[in-house]
Amino acid sequence: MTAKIIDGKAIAKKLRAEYHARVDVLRSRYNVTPALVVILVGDNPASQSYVRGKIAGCKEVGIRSELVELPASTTEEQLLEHIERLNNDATVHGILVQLPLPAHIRVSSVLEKISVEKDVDGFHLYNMGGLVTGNTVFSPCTPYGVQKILEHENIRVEGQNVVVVGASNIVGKPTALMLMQQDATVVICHKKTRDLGHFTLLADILVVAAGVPNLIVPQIVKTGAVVIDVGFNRLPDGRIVGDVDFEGVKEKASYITPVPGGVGQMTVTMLLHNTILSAERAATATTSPFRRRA
Ligand SMILES: Nc1nc2c(c(=O)[nH]1)N[C@@H](CN(C=O)c1ccc(C(=O)N[C@@H](CCC(=O)O)C(=O)O)cc1)CN2
Repeated sequence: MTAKIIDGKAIAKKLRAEYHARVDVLRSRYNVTPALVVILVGDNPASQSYVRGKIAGCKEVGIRSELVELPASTTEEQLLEHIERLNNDATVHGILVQLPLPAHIRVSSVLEKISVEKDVDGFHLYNMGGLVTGNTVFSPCTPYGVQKILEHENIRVEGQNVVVVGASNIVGKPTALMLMQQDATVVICHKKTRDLGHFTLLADILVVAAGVPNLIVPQIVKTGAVVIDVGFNRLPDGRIVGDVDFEGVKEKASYITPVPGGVGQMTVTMLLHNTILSAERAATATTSPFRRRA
């Protein structure tokens, strides 16, 4: 069996065209232009590159974007003041603080400061908690991208055995909860899991977000499984690879996502989606989605 290679770039392109049309409607019907502010603290080259991708994505679909670049010496208090200002700015629909942050800044206090209605990354505790009950204001972008890929390929989730390898707060745990909401039977494996293959061989859908190149080899993949590689590793020679032995596993899986060109393309696309959704809510709602749900 040779897997169908899922083209994340093509799915992202199709979705972005749909999002552009939604931006046009917002502008013509409500005179509203969705706006995203991205805050980058420090000069991590990978973060700079991701932020550039986000700003370019905004431009592509007609979202107004602003980049706030702060030095690595910025204090937590100063960063919280920036967020407070943006929370109170009605022309801003989405606020994103690029991670990781310098070690002297507490990530949790920063993420909790962002207004839930503008938390387009979906990382606020309220949104994280909402994953358990199935009523988030915004879904986190990478897990949402995984869901969209499965939906686009008409891959059934309900009743399927899903194994998620990796238990991070921004990918593994939310992906598991979101697929559980779709009635999958979900197992989460992590770095302390003994005999990984025992679990992965059960997976109809295998989602891997561990940050370990070549962790998933064909011997531990069920024939015909759908393999979604969320891993993103930069090798010493500069190459980018996922967590899956792509060449080996593609001969055993029914579907597989490449790295790059798979899920990574969807992360920014879902951010664009969430920003537009936030602007649509602001333009049409009389009460905030947060208050309505609380
Ligand atoms: N505030 C946030 N910080 C971080 C997030 C996040 O979702 N919100 N996620 C990661 C990094 N990230 C976005 O910020 C990200 C990673 C990878 C890609 C991507 O498009 N990958 C491409 C390849 C890009 C390349 O060649 O360099 C792909 O896989 O095709 C987008 C976004 C940590 N921080």
